[in-house]
Amino acid sequence: AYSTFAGDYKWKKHDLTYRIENYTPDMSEAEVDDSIRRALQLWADVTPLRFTRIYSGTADIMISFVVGDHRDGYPFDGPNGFLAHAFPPFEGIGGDAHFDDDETFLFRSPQGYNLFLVAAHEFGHSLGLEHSQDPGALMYPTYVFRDIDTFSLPQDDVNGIQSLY
Ligand SMILES: CNC(=O)[C@@H](NC(=O)[C@H](CC(C)C)CN(O)C=O)C(C)(C)C
Ligand SMILES: [Zn+2]
Ligand SMILES: [Zn+2]
Repeated sequence: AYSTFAGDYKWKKHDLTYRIENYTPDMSEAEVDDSIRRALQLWADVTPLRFTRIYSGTADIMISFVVGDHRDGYPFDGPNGFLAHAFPPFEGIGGDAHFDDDETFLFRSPQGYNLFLVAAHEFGHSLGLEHSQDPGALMYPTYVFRDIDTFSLPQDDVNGIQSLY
């Protein structure tokens, strides 16, 4: 039930870079770093894709926490509502993921929104996946809290990403 972006957006290389441009005050920097790393690793585990973190310059996947209108045509909406968004693989802003910092992102608590789960969904978009109709899929359009200790990439998402890479 997965779907990919029309025009089959996908990265033409398997070694991708990412950069965490800023942090949310909700969590420690180490918890943000770990959440992002594990969210990317979910996808790397089932594809030939590899992710390398860089600390300056322009990465394929630029990650930032922003609020309201942040000048990309897709302003955020305050607490709740849209939690984040990401652009499919194309030059420039393609691949980039923006997190709405009017949300409370947390590391492990079922309160707030789990950054690892939100980021894993966003990176699906960054790699070329659109939304899935499968309610159990990570790429389902609505946030669902799942036990992150037992969470593994749902089969629909594996099928989707492996249809691209
Ligand atoms: C709690 N709020 C929601 O569930 C909202 N959904 C989201 O914020 C999506 C991200 C989640 C799935 C991490 C937006 N998206 O698709 C980004 O790529 C609404 C369903 C309210 C739009
Ligand atoms: Zn944005
Ligand atoms: Zn989405």
